[in-house]
Amino acid sequence: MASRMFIRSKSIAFNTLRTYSSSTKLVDVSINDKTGIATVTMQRPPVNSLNLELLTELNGALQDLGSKKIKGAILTSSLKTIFSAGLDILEMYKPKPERASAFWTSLQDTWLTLYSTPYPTVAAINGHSPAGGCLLSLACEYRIMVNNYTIGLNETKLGIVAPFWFVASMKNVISHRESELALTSGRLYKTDEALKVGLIDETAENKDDALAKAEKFFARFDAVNPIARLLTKQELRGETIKELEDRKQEDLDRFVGFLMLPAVQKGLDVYLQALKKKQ
Ligand SMILES: CCCCCCCCCCC/C=C/C(=O)SCCNC(=O)CCNC(=O)[C@H](O)C(C)(C)COP(=O)(O)OP(=O)(O)OC[C@H]1O[C@@H](n2cnc3c(N)ncnc32)[C@H](O)[C@@H]1OP(=O)(O)O
Repeated sequence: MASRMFIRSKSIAFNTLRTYSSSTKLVDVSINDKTGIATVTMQRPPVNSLNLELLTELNGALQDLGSKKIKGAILTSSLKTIFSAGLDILEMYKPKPERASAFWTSLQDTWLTLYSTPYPTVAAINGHSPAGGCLLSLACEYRIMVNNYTIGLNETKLGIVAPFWFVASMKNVISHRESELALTSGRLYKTDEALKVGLIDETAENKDDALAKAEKFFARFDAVNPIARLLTKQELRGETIKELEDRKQEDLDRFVGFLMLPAVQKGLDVYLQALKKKQ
């Protein structure tokens, strides 16, 4: 029965593991035919920073999964210590306006896709997850994070401002008060601190442990009507989704306009230099 549920690529038709697999340069997708769970792996070394190409491939992969009957999808990273370093700062530093527009639109679209998937989603956060990395995790339905890493919306530390839908993503998960304290100070939480405030749902010893725990999360829905589950998700997330859909152009204009400010470019310059000096 399970084997009929998934489309397999020709190249793996004789694979005894009966696993769907599709890999682009920056995103790998595999579906375990036995469990029905898809694993979407970001693979852009050294830090999985989210540039236009990675976001475009990620959005495409998440959309493709919508047409397959999967039990759920796990978003994770191929890197040993980093889930995602967030937006690629080089996309924002001295940008060409057309590239900056395409980049921001791809981020908006990826978030909209991930926030509204018909299938359940888990972020298996197997490394640091600042800013845009945190945003992707927040768009999933459940977050499991490996111990001793950091997560949060630290935009103010870069002299930039988290847009309203980043803030809403946070406020839909942790309290308004905690969001205010965290966002204004650009706080990055350690794994155990993130658990305490509810920013993540579970901790894990390592990536394998996180993946095993994700499987258990999906099992919660075994006895739940999938349509009822999806309609409930839409009810809970619909308002936030609609707000970005309605204000997409305004949000894009603000982003591009913001990047053109000399003070913002100066802030990014200082931050980039500090990152490089770290070594
Ligand atoms: C009024 C309202 C108006 C609203 C307008 C909108 C405003 C704009 C909103 C934009 C929102 C932005 C969201 C973001 O995601 S910004 C990115 C934030 N990310 C970070 O702060 C993370 C920075 N990186 C790190 O802290 C560390 O690199 C990390 C802990 C992730 C890993 O540490 P590690 O020691 O393992 O690795 P290195 O630091 O040595 O890094 C290796 C190389 O990678 C480069 N790097 C790191 N992060 C980034 C990045 N995000 N983008 C680009 N490049 C990155 C780093 O410089 C090293 O490069 P080199 O090898 O060349 O030195």
